[in-house]
Amino acid sequence: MSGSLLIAWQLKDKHVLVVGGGQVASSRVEHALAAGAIVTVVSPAQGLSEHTKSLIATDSNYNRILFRDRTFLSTDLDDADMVLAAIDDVDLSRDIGTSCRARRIPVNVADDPSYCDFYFGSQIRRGPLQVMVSTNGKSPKLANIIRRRIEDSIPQGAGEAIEKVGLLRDKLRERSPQVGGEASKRRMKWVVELCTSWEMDDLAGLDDVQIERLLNEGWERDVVPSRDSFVDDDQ
Ligand SMILES: C[C@@]1(CC(=O)O)C2=NC(=C\c3[nH]c(c(CCC(=O)O)c3CC(=O)O)Cc3[nH]c(c(CC(=O)O)c3CCC(=O)O)/C=C3\N/C(=C\2)[C@@H](CCC(=O)O)[C@]3(C)CC(=O)O)/[C@H]1CCC(=O)O
Ligand SMILES: NC(=O)c1ccc[n+]([C@@H]2O[C@H](COP(=O)([O-])OP(=O)(O)OC[C@H]3O[C@@H](n4cnc5c(N)ncnc54)[C@H](O)[C@@H]3O)[C@@H](O)[C@H]2O)c1
Repeated sequence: MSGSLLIAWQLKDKHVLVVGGGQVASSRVEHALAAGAIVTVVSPAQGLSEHTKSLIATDSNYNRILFRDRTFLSTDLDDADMVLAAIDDVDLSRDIGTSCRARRIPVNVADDPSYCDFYFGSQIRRGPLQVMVSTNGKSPKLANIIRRRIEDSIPQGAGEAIEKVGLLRDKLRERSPQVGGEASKRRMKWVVELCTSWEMDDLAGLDDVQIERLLNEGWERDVVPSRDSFVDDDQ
């Protein structure tokens, strides 16, 4: 049995076409917007769910959603980098899937997995942290139940800790910009040691001044201070 390739697809400023405006489409729109995409929604206005309507209304100042009040036309595919079909018409759904494949546009067809190039999954988001559970089409409801259990086991400060370590890594690269070789090895070793020796909540609590201090007193001297000694010095 083979599974899927789970990857973090970068959609920033790419064009995502959502065909349909019902409940399933609204969740597709939210996922695409959260990934920074520019979204076109094609659906007759009378078929929009309340959630889709509110996403379109909320976007009016941001210009990230273009709403086309009509049924699907094949020309809608012209500038699409990705297509998400979520309509209650399985024949048209499959036609859209077939056209996308002919044009090599990645496509998800909500009502027929065999026409999907990729599936959605049950997701957790905490700031930059995303966790996705997939059952590869076998049982979406069980994916949802398993996701909830995983959710409970993620430390409270995880999202914030990731933000802070991301900031620290950016600043580290400014000080040590080389790619590859000994510089990379030294950088990676230092970051790994910091992430493994500090508690997640302590990383989450780092402020800008402390991040600079960590780099000055830790990175520049090639040591990772313990959290306790670092805080003691602060007082
Ligand atoms: C994870 C999630 C993400 C999302 O959609 O955002 C998602 N489905 C979710 C919920 C859900 N979907 C359905 C139910 C009713 C109960 C049930 O059937 O289980 C529930 C539960 C509910 O509503 O509570 C019905 C359903 N789903 C598909 C079909 C078509 C078919 O199977 O033929 C049918 C109609 C079947 C029929 O007619 O009987 C197909 C797909 N649904 C997938 C994803 C992909 C596989 C994911 C995987 O296996 O991991 C895949 C293949 C394609 C895709 O959608 O990309 C989201 C949970 C989000 C969350 O809550 O966390
Ligand atoms: N993949 C999943 O997780 C999942 C979950 C539940 C249901 N489904 C399936 O996904 C499909 C959509 O579900 P829903 O609950 O959002 O349905 P819905 O009935 O709420 O919405 C259907 C939408 O399709 C639009 N539409 C219909 N024909 C169109 C056309 N020719 N061009 C453009 N838009 C058109 C309607 O205006 C409406 O907005 C259904 O087939 C459903 O069985 C999939």
